[in-house]
Amino acid sequence: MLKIDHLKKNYNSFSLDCSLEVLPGCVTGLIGQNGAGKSTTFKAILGLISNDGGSVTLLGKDLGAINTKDKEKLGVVLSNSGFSGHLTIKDTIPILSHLFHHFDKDFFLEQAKKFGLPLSKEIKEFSTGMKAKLKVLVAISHGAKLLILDEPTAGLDVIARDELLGILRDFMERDENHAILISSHISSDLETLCDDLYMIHEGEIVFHEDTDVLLSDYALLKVTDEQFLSLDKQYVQRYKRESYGYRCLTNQRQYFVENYPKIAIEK
Ligand SMILES: Nc1ncnc2c1ncn2[C@@H]1O[C@H](COP(=O)(O)OP(=O)(O)OP(=O)(O)O)[C@@H](O)[C@H]1O
Repeated sequence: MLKIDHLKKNYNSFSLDCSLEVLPGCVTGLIGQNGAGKSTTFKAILGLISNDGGSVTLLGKDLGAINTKDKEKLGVVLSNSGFSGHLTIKDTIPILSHLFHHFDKDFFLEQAKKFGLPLSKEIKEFSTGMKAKLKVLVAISHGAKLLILDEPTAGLDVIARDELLGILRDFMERDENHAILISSHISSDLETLCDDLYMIHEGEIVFHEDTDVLLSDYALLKVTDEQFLSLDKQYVQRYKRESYGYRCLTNQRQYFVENYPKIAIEK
C-alpha cells in the first residue's frame, strides 16, 4: 500500500531520513515525541512538501505518477486539515460530493448520526472530539483504501479516543485490503489498534516491531544500583539512569520473569 525508502527532508535544524512500509490489511503506527518528524513524514508522503531524496511508493505507484483518481483512494487527516468553522455538516455534503466521485452520502449521514454529530450546527461550535470524529468520518466516506492519519486522537479524552479507534476498526473490517498509517506521540493510544509500530526520533526510525511481540516480549526492568550490577546485560537493549537506579529495556521479558523474580518488570 505504502513504502517509503530513505525519504529525506532537510530544514535548517532538522533532517528527516525515514523508511517504513504499510501492508494491505494492516494498521501501522508511527510514534514519536513532539518535533520527531511525524508530520513532516506524512506531508512528504502526500507530496505536500518537496522531498530532498529517497522514494515513496503509494498504492503501487511512484509518488510522481500519482494522479487525482489515485488520490481519491486515500483518506487523509492532517493536524490543520478540516472545513471552515462557519460550515455545518449539511453544508459539507455538496462539497464532498463534488470533491470525491465515490462520496457515500448515505453512509456519511448514517455515521454522523451514530457518532452524535449534529448536522445543522456550525463546526466551530463542535468540541475537539466532535471535530476529530468529523475529520475521520470524511476520510472514510469516499471509498478510500488507505488512511493516512496524523495524530487523529490528539487532545481527545479516553471515551472520544476509544470511539475514534472504533471507527478505524470498523474501517479495517469492511475490506481485508484496507490499510491505515496513523501517528501519535502516545504509544498506548495505538497499541490496541496497530499491527506494527515504528518509532521515529529526531527524524530517523529507531525502532520497528509487531505490536504483539512488543507487548509480549518487551518489558521495562526497574532495578536498584545493586540489582543492575548483577543483571545479565546480554538481554538488555538500552538502559537509563533513574533516581532509584536504572530503567532497562529488554525484548526477553520471560527470561527476567524466570531468573530475576525480585525485580520490577513493567509492560
Ligand atoms: N516548514 C518548516 N520549516 C522549518 N522547520 C520545520 C518546518 N516544518 C517542520 N519543521 C521542523 O521539523 C521538525 C519536525 O517537525 P514535525 O512537525 O514533523 O514533528 P512532529 O513529530 O509531527 O511533531 P508534533 O507531534 O509536535 O506535531 C521540527 O523541528 C520542526 O521545527
